Amino acid sequence: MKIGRLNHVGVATPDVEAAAKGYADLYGATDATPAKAFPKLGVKVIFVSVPNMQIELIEPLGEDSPIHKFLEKNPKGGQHHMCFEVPDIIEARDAMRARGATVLGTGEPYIGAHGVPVIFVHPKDTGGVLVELMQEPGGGH
Ligand SMILES: CC[C@@H](C(=O)O)C(=O)SCCNC(=O)CCNC(=O)[C@H](O)C(C)(C)COP(=O)(O)OP(=O)(O)OC[C@H]1O[C@@H](n2cnc3c(N)ncnc32)[C@H](O)[C@@H]1OP(=O)(O)O
Ligand SMILES: [Co+2]
Repeated sequence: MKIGRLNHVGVATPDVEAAAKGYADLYGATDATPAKAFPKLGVKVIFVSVPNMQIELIEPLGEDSPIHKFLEKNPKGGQHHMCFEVPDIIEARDAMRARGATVLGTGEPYIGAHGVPVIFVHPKDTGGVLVELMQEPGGGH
């Protein structure tokens, strides 16, 4: 298993609308998606597109959100994760484990913001950077 293209960089922020306005005003990134809540994942998200990938602006929904704790440590927000595409998420999950990485949670992939299955790999395995692996659209067996 080899990772594919960078799909998005996740950026935690206390206010996704304000963050999207910042990317529009400062960098001319005016094609932000409408904010969408994912209650089961504990996040509200806006995507801002750049030519070769997306920036995923993430705001916590509730105190159980994985973003809540991150913002307690980084109140103004910050870079939260990188997401790479993989052809098959189960194959990727099993390869991560076989190579000694820590797949977060139960390891059971769940549907992410792009409507395809995702898993997360612990930041300690990649120099302190949280990695999301996402099955490429149309991928899987
Ligand atoms: C919209 C859906 C989806 C998509 O489709 O794109 C998303 O992207 S949702 C994004 C939010 N979801 C997740 O992050 C899920 C996976 N995350 C987790 O399971 C946890 O957040 C975590 C990474 C395991 C951390 O949780 P926890 O152990 O409870 O937090 P601590 O604060 O105790 O941290 C332990 C340790 O890890 C460091 N840490 C925490 N978060 C990050 C991070 N984003 N990047 C780098 N390092 C991180 C934290 O600093 C602690 O380090 P030490 O102090 O050195 O122990
Ligand atoms: Co993500």
